[in-house]
Amino acid sequence: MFESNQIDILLPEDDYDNHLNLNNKSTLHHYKHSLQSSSNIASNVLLNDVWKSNQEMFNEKAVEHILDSANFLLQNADTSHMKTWRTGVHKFDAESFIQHTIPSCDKCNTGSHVGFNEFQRSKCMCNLGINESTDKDKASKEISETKGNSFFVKNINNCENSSQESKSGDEQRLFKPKFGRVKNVIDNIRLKNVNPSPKTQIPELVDFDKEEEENKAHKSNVAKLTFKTAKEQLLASNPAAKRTLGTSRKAQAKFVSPMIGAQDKQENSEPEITDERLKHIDPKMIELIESEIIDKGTPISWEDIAGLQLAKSVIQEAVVWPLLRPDIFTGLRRPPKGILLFGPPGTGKTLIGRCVAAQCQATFFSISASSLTSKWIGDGEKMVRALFAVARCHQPAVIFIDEIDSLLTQRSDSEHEATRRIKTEFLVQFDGAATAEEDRLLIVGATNRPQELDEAARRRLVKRLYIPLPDAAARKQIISNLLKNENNDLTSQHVCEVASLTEGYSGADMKSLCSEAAMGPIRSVPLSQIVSIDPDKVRPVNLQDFVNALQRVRPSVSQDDLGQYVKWNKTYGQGF
Ligand SMILES: Nc1ncnc2c1ncn2[C@@H]1O[C@H](COP(=O)(O)OP(=O)(O)OP(=O)(O)O)[C@@H](O)[C@H]1O
Repeated sequence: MFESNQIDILLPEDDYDNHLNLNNKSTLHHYKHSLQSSSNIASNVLLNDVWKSNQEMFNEKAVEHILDSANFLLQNADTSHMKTWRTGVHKFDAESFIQHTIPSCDKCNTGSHVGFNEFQRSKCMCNLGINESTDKDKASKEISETKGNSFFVKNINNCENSSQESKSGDEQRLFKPKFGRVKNVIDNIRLKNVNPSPKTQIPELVDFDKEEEENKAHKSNVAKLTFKTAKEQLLASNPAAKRTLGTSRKAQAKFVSPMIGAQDKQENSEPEITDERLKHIDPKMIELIESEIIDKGTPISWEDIAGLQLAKSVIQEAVVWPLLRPDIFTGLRRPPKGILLFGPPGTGKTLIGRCVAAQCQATFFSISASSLTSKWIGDGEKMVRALFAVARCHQPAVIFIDEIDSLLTQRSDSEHEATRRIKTEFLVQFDGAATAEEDRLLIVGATNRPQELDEAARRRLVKRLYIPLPDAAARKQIISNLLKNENNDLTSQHVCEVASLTEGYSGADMKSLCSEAAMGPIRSVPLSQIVSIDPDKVRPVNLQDFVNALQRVRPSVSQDDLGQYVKWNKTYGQGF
């Protein structure tokens, strides 16, 4: 409820009526103009609010006047504890306000009908009911003739004069209702006929244009304070993001997600680098190496590798023992930094690499050289550096580089600059690896095209071991190993038979043959039962399945290729 006694606070006691009327006149005058302005939404809203809440009590003209009074109060009231002007007006208690203003009218205060009731009944033309739509001079004259109201005419004229003084030319001032605090000093409009009590401060009339400008400025300040851009909001909620957002991020710098809390997550998930040797290595590369390049597969034993007895014994002697007992294998017995496994594809070179790592209880790093030049193009050089750095931290370590020929190929004019740089970096790292006595690092290179390796690679990969196609005994072992976990009715005779039929097959070919043969029992199941058949009802793999499979799986290595390996082995290999 708007405090009806507020007027007592605002106005000096002696000039209570005069002052109120003067203000009413002034606000009414401006308010009428303001209503003509379609843009003055505030005025219309104000009107509607008060009209709706008071329409049952008053006729339209009375409400108009109430509005003026309301506006006056709103501008001069202390609004510090009011929520909004709209709710303030809506709650405005017009009746009690009128009760305060009526005592000044002789007409409304005479006889038995006193105050508000009389005002309603007679539609009195006192200060509450003045008809402003009539000509102002006429109205003033009429009112001046009304007994007991001469003070009001005088005040109207004063107000008009004052208003005009404040206007520039004929420009009409539009009143725009709004909240405002009590104006202590407004110079534009002055009350000339009011003698303020020394005790009380007289609120002066408001310069509406000036107030509006102030209001606009205030609103824009409020908007500036409350509105935040997405960036500002992010920085407010995640101050840590400020380090990278909006600043120039260097190419080397880490990406920082703008998502709230993402950075903390990112920082937490980043591996903590404790080893000095990794300080200059990109943490992301370290993470990549540890997740993708370190082979964490099941350990391989020598028995898992069929055949290849000579190669296995050389590796055992030259590499495994020295890695297990570096204290014995010193000086001349010091192991080579690198070995090369060459031979046709699918003969178990990778198996040997994994087996060496397992036997030495070493960390097995497995990377394809072609991925260095293609997958990490542009980063290959850094990857090589990071790989060796991480391997040094995980000693004993075996770095297995498949397709090493694509990295250490013979130099040519058509060689790509990036590839050349990776190669150089690799050789630098290779030479730097295992230089210290205590270093236990082994590089195992594998290739199907040893003839393409350049001299620098050959010289560094001291032990060059030919990994040939499996012989009959090795093929038999591969078949037996692979059928171990399959339901089959093959006798050892059958296995020997299959082994003899697979001359020229690589270890990988043998695996494909066994997989194909294992499909035989499934293919014999009627299609209608394939979905529902009990696994125990599927018949075992038999010799005929292998005979059928031999029709489909052919050896992948040609005799010509084999001849090249043999030749290169005689020239550069161990010679066995
Ligand atoms: N000597 C072997 N003993 C047992 N299994 C073998 C042997 N050689 C090959 N295999 C089988 O063939 C698969 C492929 O072998 P591996 O990857 O080691 O060959 P690779 O020589 O490294 O081939 P590539 O040169 O194509 O990389 C192995 O997983 C294994 O099942």
